Amino acid sequence: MSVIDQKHIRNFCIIAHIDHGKSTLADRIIEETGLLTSREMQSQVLDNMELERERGITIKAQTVRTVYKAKDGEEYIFNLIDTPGHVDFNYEVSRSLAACDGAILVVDAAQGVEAQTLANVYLALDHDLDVFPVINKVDLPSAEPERVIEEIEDVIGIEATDAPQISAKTGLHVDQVLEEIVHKIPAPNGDPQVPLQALIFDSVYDSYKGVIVFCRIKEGTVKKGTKIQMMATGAREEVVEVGYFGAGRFIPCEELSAGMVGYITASIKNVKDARVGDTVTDANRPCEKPLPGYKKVNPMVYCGMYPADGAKYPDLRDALEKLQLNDASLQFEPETSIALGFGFRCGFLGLLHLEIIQERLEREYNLDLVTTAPSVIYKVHKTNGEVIELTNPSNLPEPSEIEYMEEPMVKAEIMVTSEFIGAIMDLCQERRGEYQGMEYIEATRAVLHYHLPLNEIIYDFFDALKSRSRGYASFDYEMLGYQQSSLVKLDILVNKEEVDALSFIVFEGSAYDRGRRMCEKLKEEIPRQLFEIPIQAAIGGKIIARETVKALRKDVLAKCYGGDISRKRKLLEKQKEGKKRMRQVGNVEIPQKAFMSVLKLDDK
Ligand SMILES: Nc1nc2c(ncn2[C@@H]2O[C@H](COP(=O)(O)OP(=O)(O)OP(=O)(O)O)[C@@H](O)[C@H]2O)c(=O)[nH]1
Repeated sequence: MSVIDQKHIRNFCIIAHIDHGKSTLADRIIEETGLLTSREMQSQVLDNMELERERGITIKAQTVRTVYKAKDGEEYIFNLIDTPGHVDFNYEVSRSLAACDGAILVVDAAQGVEAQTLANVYLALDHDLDVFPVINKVDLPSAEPERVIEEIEDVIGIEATDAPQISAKTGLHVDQVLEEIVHKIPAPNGDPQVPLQALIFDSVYDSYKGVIVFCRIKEGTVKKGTKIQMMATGAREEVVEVGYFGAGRFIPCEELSAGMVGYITASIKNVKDARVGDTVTDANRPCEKPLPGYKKVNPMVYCGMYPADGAKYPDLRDALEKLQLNDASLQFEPETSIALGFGFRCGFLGLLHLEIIQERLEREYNLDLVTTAPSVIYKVHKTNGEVIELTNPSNLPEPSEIEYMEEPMVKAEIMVTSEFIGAIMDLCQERRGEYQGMEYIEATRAVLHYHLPLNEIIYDFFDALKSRSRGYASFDYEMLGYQQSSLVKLDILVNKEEVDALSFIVFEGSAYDRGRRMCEKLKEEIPRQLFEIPIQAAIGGKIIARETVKALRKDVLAKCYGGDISRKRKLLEKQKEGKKRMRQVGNVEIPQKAFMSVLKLDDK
């Protein structure tokens, strides 16, 4: 197969606010384009494809190559690179963008520009991408394409008058988008003859092929047998196969050269060796310096994960190890809790990442988990000069050993219609936000700028924002750094015993209020037993709040008057079901939900 010339390649991504139709448009583009160029159809590529089909590899790749026959009669290769759409994965988004030459901006004709529309466009412009807008969902009765076009021009400042007005759902005018990709996204450049320089924008682990590295070749050429080196991690391997991903399968090809996007396999054992953002070069003929911007991503949110059934501890470890093969940003280390036994302290990029991993562990690995409330990383400056990064509240040193503490802050942008500005400012105030300013982007919409502690955001901030704006506010944030703050550890005692897994760090000023609400919440969650159970909140041994779970008088079966046996059995079954998710602490049983109570203190 001969090398495809750069003039006929387009590397791009689709950016959008959540739900504006990114995935639907991607599916349409794939549907309306072909798999192979006419030249490839005649070559041996097809045989290779058959092979792949038999092996049945079903990895969802982050990039898809399709072939489009344009109105000018030429065939173009489209490499559509997927970008994760959530702030948790900000760094991955930025690496995916760095692999593209242009971006399609999808804006919902009924919703208009939203916080992540702006954030994504700025990120794309930072990477020097050519961005062209597409107005989607024009089939909706509430669509206002003209207003949205004006908004894009006023707010973002990019030309939108001629933007295709499409419905990704019905397929209306998607053909215009295909032509715009050819004309508005620049062809790649780079020299296939110089030393190899390729950017890794994704990597996945496959038990058959090992690690599959997705990359954009910036300079040079790579083929089977090339000895490659990852510049940041230092890993070296010989290339086993190169190719691209099309129509749901891997299609091997002879070589990948400057301007192309594709995959490399090289019997790499762990995705940690091929990290997103790293540069691949030729070990025998290395490039001078790596591509800019490699950054090791660090978890921002930690929580404890324990098997509901203590005997499943080894299963949980195996499952975490397997997930980590595909997800280098997941971290975990063993920890023990007096209340929960053996488990792991796990680190995540954010709450969404945590939820995804938790769900996968439960669904794919069939594990029942008890998860403790998430915590951010606090910096504890000790009196002896030592600084520790605290990921587990239970490990907080004695107050006498602490000089001061720092907590992570974020820079948030909240976009909201004017009628809700007051309500949202109140919310930010309650969450210790520092007001930075506001600007109107239209007569009725504004962007609020705040600095907020990360720890106030991980607790249901998003839900509170939506409910206080009736769904009209949208939100985006990035890390700002650390700031000194008065923080204390709030301990919870159940039946006079401290439950380490329920401790959390809280701002001193909110400690009393949080402690009281936590006790109230736990009172609802902990089932009555045959004796009275006091629930107390304490700071440094001093009790600040108390509630009591009253003793149970009758047992569950008492209601059944001895008669209906099937009803009796049902009740017992129900009790058993409930038991699985319980944790025995001293002589009190605490349900799994209680460990997450701290996250739900604000919903009233
Ligand atoms: N009426 C209408 N609905 C659409 C159109 N395009 C997408 N949708 C719907 O909008 C919803 C969101 O579409 P997605 O394609 O999943 O949006 P997305 O931007 O990929 O969302 P995330 O994956 O959450 O980032 C889905 O229910 C789609 O069916 C359209 O042109 N018209």
